[in-house]
Amino acid sequence: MSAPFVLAVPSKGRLQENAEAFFARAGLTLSKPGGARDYRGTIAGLDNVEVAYLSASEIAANLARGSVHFGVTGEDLVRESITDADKRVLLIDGLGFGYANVVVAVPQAWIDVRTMADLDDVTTGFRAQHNRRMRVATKYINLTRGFFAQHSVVDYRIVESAGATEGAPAVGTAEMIVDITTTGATLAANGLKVLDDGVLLRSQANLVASREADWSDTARETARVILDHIASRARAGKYKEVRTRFKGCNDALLAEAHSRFGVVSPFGGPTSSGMLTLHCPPAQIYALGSFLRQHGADTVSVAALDYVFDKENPLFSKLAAFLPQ
Ligand SMILES: Nc1ncnc2c1ncn2[C@@H]1O[C@H](COP(=O)(O)OP(=O)(O)OP(=O)(O)O)[C@@H](O)[C@H]1O
Ligand SMILES: O=P(O)(O)OC[C@H]1O[C@H](OP(=O)(O)OP(=O)(O)O)[C@H](O)[C@@H]1O
Ligand SMILES: [Mg+2]
Repeated sequence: MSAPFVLAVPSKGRLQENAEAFFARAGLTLSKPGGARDYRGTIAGLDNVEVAYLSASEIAANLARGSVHFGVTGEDLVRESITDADKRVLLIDGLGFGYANVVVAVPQAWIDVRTMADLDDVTTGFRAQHNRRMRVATKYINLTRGFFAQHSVVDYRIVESAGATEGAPAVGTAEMIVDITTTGATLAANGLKVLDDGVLLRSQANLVASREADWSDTARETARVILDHIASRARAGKYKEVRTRFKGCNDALLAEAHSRFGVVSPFGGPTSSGMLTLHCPPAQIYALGSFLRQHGADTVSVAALDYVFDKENPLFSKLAAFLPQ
């Protein structure tokens, strides 16, 4: 038996349900043979895969260490907790959930402070006046240091905060914060505002690969199969299938459909009997249907696609280029 391929999936919180639903849509069914409280799982049909249920922050740490091959976690955690992240892990793809921004927020009462340049002025003034530095409460220590340095803000001090960060200015343990926000409700409830140029990172859940993991040939093959599922689902989601049959259909018409509606013809031009199958972006479906009817089609049918398997798998190509040879 070769060592298992380990896929780490969030065990709780807002990312958990979305991650499971994401794999299910790609045709990968995760299950916990030991019951809901088991932290090890399997994927139906992929015998050498072990699913490790961990918290989003532990997943980032395990990816850095190479103790899991793939993991689903927030880009914020990857960028914060992994030094030289781009060398050690690969963000294979954004998964379309877990959207949140890491932001610099200050009290709304600071009406003259709108930008990082304004913040530079007030932090310098504060230090000169009070002989101490302004405090920033955050758990994003590395992201904060990098971003403040980019904006040449130097007169500040970080106060590490593990939770309830938005409350820090009101209770007097910091003057401002760097934290994650989605709706902005927590910031507003705490009388804070985001600086106009104060977004450090636009984050979402990502499928991430670890460079340090044990990439045996079997592990690479398993990765290819997993990414094949995901890529075929992603490709299917970008298009609807359009079918029609009519006489006047020719290459010129196809070329026009391609340039006007972003249509692709995966199976080539019309068959000898004039049947034509196209893939069309959902937003252009009605326009394409009208165009085809104007050119002689009587009927145009449109159907959703579940999977589109292509010879090329862009996700696996990206991974193969990243892993050691
Ligand atoms: N509104 C949001 N607030 C916080 N995190 C969010 C939000 N939306 C998406 N996320 C993502 O979820 C991640 C946090 O997930 P969660 O709180 O479930 O796990 P965790 O931080 O590892 O757990 P714990 O806080 O118990 O250590 C964030 O790092 C971010 O990537
Ligand atoms: O902009 P909003 O939509 O208001 O969301 C942002 C808040 O949500 C998260 O806290 P959560 O309640 O998940 O607790 P946690 O800090 O323990 O993760 C995050 O830490 C923010 O405080
Ligand atoms: Mg959390």
